[in-house]
Amino acid sequence: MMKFLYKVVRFLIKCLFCVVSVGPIPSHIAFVMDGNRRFAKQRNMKVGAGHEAGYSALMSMLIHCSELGVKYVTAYAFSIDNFKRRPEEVECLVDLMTEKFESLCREDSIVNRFGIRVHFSGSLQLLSGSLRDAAKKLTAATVGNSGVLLTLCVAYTSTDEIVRAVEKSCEEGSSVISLSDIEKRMYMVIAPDPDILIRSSGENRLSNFLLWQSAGSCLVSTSVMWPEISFWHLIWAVLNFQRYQSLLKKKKKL
Ligand SMILES: CC(C)=CCC/C(C)=C/CC/C(C)=C/COP(=O)(O)OP(=O)(O)O
Repeated sequence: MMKFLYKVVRFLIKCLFCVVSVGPIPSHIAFVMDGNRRFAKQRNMKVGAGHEAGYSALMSMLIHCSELGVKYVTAYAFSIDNFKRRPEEVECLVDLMTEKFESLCREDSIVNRFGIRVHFSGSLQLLSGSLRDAAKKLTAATVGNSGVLLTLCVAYTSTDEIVRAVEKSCEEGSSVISLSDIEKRMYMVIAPDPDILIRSSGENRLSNFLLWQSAGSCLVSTSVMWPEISFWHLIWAVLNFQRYQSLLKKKKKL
């Protein structure tokens, strides 16, 4: 019975996506996954359970994005500032990421079933050897997939990304540095700039995420905590993007 209901819901979601697809579909959606700890606190759960629920929400969003025809998904999984959290929480997040990256390498994992390629952005040298190895293994295990490109920002901040790109430009001998010199040395060179940036938990800040790349992005803030995000929020964000696109078109005609 549950399986049947699940299939009906998935069918209805796909029908909704078909309706939304009458308008332009964003090529790249970026997520700031905020509110895992508050989600856990509201339910008297451990912080780790909140992050685990956050991971499940990310996987659901990935499937929805893939079915909607989005080509690039980027998620802020761990910022450089997150190293300042309590050591127990940092350890819990590092262990969760290591375990999930390893399990995603399996042939029957969500990323392999949906043909998702995984890429990492950030100063990975700041990570422990085992997490770095798991990230490398996952990149290698999905390199042949041709569906959505999922970029996981780990040990990432935007200002760090910009400083490193400028440093590299100088080291590589550019005396006058142009925009393209910097852009081609950014971690995010792998994807076009995001069309939509979604942040959960009602916050409107960018928190040092894709500052360079989000100059023209449509910003969408949802009030739910990240683990509660659903396809409705995705549809709402895409409708906002479509309205923004049609306003841009009208402006160009004036
Ligand atoms: C394998 C993989 C990609 C795992 C990802 C797990 C995940 C969703 C990580 C996000 C971690 C994080 C710092 C969330 C922000 O919410 P918060 O902790 O700041 O919560 P708060 O805003 O309620 O304090």
